[in-house]
Amino acid sequence: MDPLMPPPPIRRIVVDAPHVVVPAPEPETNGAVRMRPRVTTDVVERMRVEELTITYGPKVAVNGVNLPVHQGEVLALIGPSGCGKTTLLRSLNRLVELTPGAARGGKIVLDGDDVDAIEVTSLRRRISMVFQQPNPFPMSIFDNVAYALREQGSKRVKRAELMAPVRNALERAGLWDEVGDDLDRPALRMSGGQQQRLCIARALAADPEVLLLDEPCSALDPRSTATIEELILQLRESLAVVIVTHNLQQAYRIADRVAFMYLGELVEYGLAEDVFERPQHTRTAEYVGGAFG
Ligand SMILES: Nc1ncnc2c1ncn2[C@@H]1O[C@H](COP(=O)(O)OP(=O)(O)OP(=O)(O)O)[C@@H](O)[C@H]1O
Repeated sequence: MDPLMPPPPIRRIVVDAPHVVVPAPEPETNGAVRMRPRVTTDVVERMRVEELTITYGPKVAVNGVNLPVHQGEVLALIGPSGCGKTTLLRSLNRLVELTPGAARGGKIVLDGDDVDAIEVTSLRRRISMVFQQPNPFPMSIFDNVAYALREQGSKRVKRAELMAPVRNALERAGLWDEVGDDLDRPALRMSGGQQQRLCIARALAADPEVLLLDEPCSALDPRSTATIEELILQLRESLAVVIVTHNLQQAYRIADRVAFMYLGELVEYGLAEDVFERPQHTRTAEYVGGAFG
């Protein structure tokens, strides 16, 4: 049996009105096992969005969202297609501004500072992003990771001097043991899972405070997905991680907190166990129960 997908237990869930107990729809998530549940005691807020609204012309993609992002935790943004997850994620490091017609209202705060007051290149170093499709540069493994360091002002630095930080990033991404003796190999010759971990290493080379992951496993096989999920859990110790995922089992396995969005609005936010097992809103219960996708 696939250890990632044991059969779902039978359960019942309670929705909005406490006296109403409805049978759960076929659960999407209950088969998954929480990989490393965390009991969060001291919470340090790394980021916060306040009354965040993002529009594309007349289209309101994100509508008045308030949400904290905590250090040392994985926050999963979940919700049906088109509910605004990616838009919200891309707003955190101001990438969304690159989309023609996009406009933002509300405030985004990183370590107490309004992100609008932070120089954008430096902001994107502090808040790195990894995308759905692995997108290594067509250069060697070494140069992919060194790229971020060279961009940071080490352009003329010799390879030997970059070796330590490159190695550190590859180790943090769980790749060093696999590629450490072959750093000149073209990155595009790596497997898909390795390429995605290389992209994570590249993101980590800039030593970010927040790591944004937009469906990072959707192009990967189950084994590579499991490797990256374990990696995310290790990384959260030193970072804040925000992940967009369609895969509810994945969110259940790795998220500390979950934000469920629907039609641009934040419907429910809380500890992953609560959102999945004791949702407060009918819409959340339906979604995590697999009634719609
Ligand atoms: N560049 C754009 N121009 C116009 N509308 C857009 C643009 N990008 C996204 N949208 C719209 O904004 C809304 C939110 O999109 P977004 O991609 O953030 O949702 P999502 O929840 O990430 O969806 P998915 O899970 O399918 O990736 C959708 O209605 C989408 O069609």
